[in-house]
Amino acid sequence: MNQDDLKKIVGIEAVKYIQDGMTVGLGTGSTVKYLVEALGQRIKDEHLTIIGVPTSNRTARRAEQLGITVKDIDEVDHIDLTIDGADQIDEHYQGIKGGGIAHLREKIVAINSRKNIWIVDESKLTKQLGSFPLPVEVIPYGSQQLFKKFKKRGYNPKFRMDGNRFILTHSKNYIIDLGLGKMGDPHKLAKNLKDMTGVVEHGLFLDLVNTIIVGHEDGPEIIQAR
Ligand SMILES: O=C[C@H](O)[C@H](O)[C@H](O)COP(=O)(O)O
Repeated sequence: MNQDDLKKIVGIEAVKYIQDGMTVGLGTGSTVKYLVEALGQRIKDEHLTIIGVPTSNRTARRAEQLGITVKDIDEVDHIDLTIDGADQIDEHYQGIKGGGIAHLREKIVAINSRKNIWIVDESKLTKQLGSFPLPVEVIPYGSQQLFKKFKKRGYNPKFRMDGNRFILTHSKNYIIDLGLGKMGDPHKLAKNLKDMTGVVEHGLFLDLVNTIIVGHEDGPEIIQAR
């Protein structure tokens, strides 16, 4: 089994948590892709009434192609459940997201959801966060100054580039990835980053996830985080 098979296993498992009539936050990425496909299939087979709230244009497009009704977050009254991927999850079930530059919308959808489920293959689990670069979305104006401040603090920053062009997020901001190695206390780092003017949102998702579905060779593992 390869990594993609494990992603498929958890995508298919997670769709079982969706019930008729729900408004569901749909995350972004190569794992969520399988969830969206499985949801499209269930809606077709079981004639379910589901509203999807996508966290990226990519997910919105795919969901619409599969016949899922899609609404913007500000068009719905509430979100029952959000299912999303993650880049890294530590032993306290804190996570890094934003590898696919969608973490700002993902976080807004997550904090407005009654429940959050993460779906990951087993390679995403780690003792301590930090070996995966931490994405930070920043306002373009003054971003070189912010970059220098990150450097001074030893965060080992790197702009996310496509050749010599800055990659732009949905909100037309830049991403600076922090190569932290070992992160220490993620709550402290999250606060430090939030306090810096020009930072829009970082990819630390703390105390947010309720259930984690982990893909292993022998099937999905369900972890109740909180
Ligand atoms: O910005 C992207 C998101 O945070 C994704 O959920 C995360 O990068 C995991 O994506 P994947 O399932 O492709 O590893």
